[in-house]
Amino acid sequence: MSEPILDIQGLTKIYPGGLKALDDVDLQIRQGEIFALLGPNGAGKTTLIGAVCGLVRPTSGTIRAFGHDMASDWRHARGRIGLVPQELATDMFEPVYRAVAYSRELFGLAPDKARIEEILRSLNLWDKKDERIMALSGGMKRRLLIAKAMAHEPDLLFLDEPTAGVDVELRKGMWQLIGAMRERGVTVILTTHYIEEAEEMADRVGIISRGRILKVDDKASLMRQLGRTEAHIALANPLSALPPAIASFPVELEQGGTSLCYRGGDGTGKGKAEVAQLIKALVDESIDFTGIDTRESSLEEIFVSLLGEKEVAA
Ligand SMILES: Nc1ncnc2c1ncn2[C@@H]1O[C@H](COP(=O)(O)OP(=O)(O)OP(=O)(O)O)[C@@H](O)[C@H]1O
Repeated sequence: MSEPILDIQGLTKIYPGGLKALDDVDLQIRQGEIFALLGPNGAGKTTLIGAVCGLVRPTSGTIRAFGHDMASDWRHARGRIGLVPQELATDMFEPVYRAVAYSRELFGLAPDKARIEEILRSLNLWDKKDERIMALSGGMKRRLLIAKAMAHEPDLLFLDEPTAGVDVELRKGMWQLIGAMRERGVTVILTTHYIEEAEEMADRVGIISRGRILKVDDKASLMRQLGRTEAHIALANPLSALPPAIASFPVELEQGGTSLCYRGGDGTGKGKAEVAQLIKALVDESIDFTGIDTRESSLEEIFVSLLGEKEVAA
């Protein structure tokens, strides 16, 4: 594997007052990936992003970005990093175009009208370019945050809960946008409470809770290790015992013998194939059924089982 674009080792942050928001975090981010940092409220996601972006001073540990140590050589790397914060901290009277152009200039880049126009158009904000920020809708303000973070053409983009509190339509739009950034070669790290978002977007997922990274893995591999298929087959006539041809499957009779429940597979599709075989076996045995309900376990169940407690934010 080539050198990671971001290499975090032993990162700990203890806030004044003694709260340990990050506890010995190791994390390596690969060039070009979309990495989702998934965790409940207060897990330390924003603190982690803040530490990389120079907003939070680590208590201990090292952060290297693009091969530069962020403690001693911050300037080199900071210009290549973009941050989309959770909330706008900007002059609400400022017009949209000016706000984005200013974000670029802050990083010492020459003004580039064509580039700013391209960014605003890609975010559907071009026709709002002369509006004051205060006149934008919530969704537009979110897109403006992204425009501001893109203005200096970062190679590594942090999105801190990009879709928290936005409606389904807009969330899908955001996902498309993030996908488009990846196509341009931008490495994206996003934090989210939404398992669905990690499932939809990410190449890899890191699960964080109480300042500790519990697991980092390819999304597909997470599903393979922990995913399961569950199928409930409603039987036309109750069975008192499993016929031998059926008993070889990982099945149980439930609800007084009226429901045959399959639990198996490993998240690779093996479960679905086995359910198909089970159905054929039922037909061969002339066991009639009236309905089949199949589902794959979601990242949500994996998440909950890893946390081992019900602290997952809604
Ligand atoms: N400036 C600060 N001073 C003291 N404690 C802080 C400060 N900022 C954050 N914390 C605490 O550190 C912990 C981690 O907070 P952080 O904002 O990093 O979590 P998060 O995972 O981003 O949460 P959320 O999903 O709610 O945004 C929390 O307990 C929070 O209260």
